[in-house]
Amino acid sequence: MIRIENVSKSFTLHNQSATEIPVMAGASLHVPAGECIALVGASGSGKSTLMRMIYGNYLTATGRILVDGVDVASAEPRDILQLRRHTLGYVSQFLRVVPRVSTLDVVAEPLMITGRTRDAAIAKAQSLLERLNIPERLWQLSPTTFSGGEQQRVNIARGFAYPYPAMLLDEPTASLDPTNRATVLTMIKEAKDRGTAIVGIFHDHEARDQICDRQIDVTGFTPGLAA
Ligand SMILES: Nc1ncnc2c1ncn2[C@@H]1O[C@H](COP(=O)(O)OP(=O)(O)OP(=O)(O)O)[C@@H](O)[C@H]1O
Repeated sequence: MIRIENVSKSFTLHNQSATEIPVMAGASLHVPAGECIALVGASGSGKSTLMRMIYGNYLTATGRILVDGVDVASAEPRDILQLRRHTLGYVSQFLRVVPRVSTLDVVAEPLMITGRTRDAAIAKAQSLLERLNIPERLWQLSPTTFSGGEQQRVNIARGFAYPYPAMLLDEPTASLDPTNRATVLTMIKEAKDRGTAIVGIFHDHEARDQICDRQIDVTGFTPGLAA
């Protein structure tokens, strides 16, 4: 479902005499349907950079990043947007809050833009918010003023509303209390069971060991460090 072939990347520091910093070389990995892999490696080894390349936020210098057959490294922006709607979900650490949009609508949106009726999308959003212990009195409010942990749970509800075949998870259990953390781990397990291929960064090692089938040490893709 997610296949990375010989990917490399460097950053150009335009404000520093266009200095080129190579950050990745020869990155290759395959995540079949139903498998969860954890990206590991020291701080600065390139875990977030690889995730952003898979999502199409960062350009890739060489190689291919295939998600359900679409090469994100060379796809047109409109094809990447289509992929993000129907195939590739991304739960980042932080909710990007749109002012004045209710929590229910924030969570229901991925379902509405993929053709579910509003009633069906809202019903699913309600069940997710309930499951993640967001009090009902908050559902009609914008999550702008919510606590960090509440925002993260809204973000997770939104990320899991649509059954994406592939997902990227960036520290999905950071700042959660034990009860909600357990719920999120169950949700990840359910996604795997229905065949979702998952790539994640988990600084929560217990969660990582519980949920991931394999670890990929990104240090192996760091230029100059790779064996
Ligand atoms: N936008 C950018 N411009 C220039 N350099 C960048 C940029 N983003 C990342 N880098 C560099 O790329 C390297 C990899 O960074 P990245 O954030 O992917 O590491 P990481 O493994 O996710 O680290 P951490 O565990 O600390 O989050 C670092 O040396 C970083 O300085």
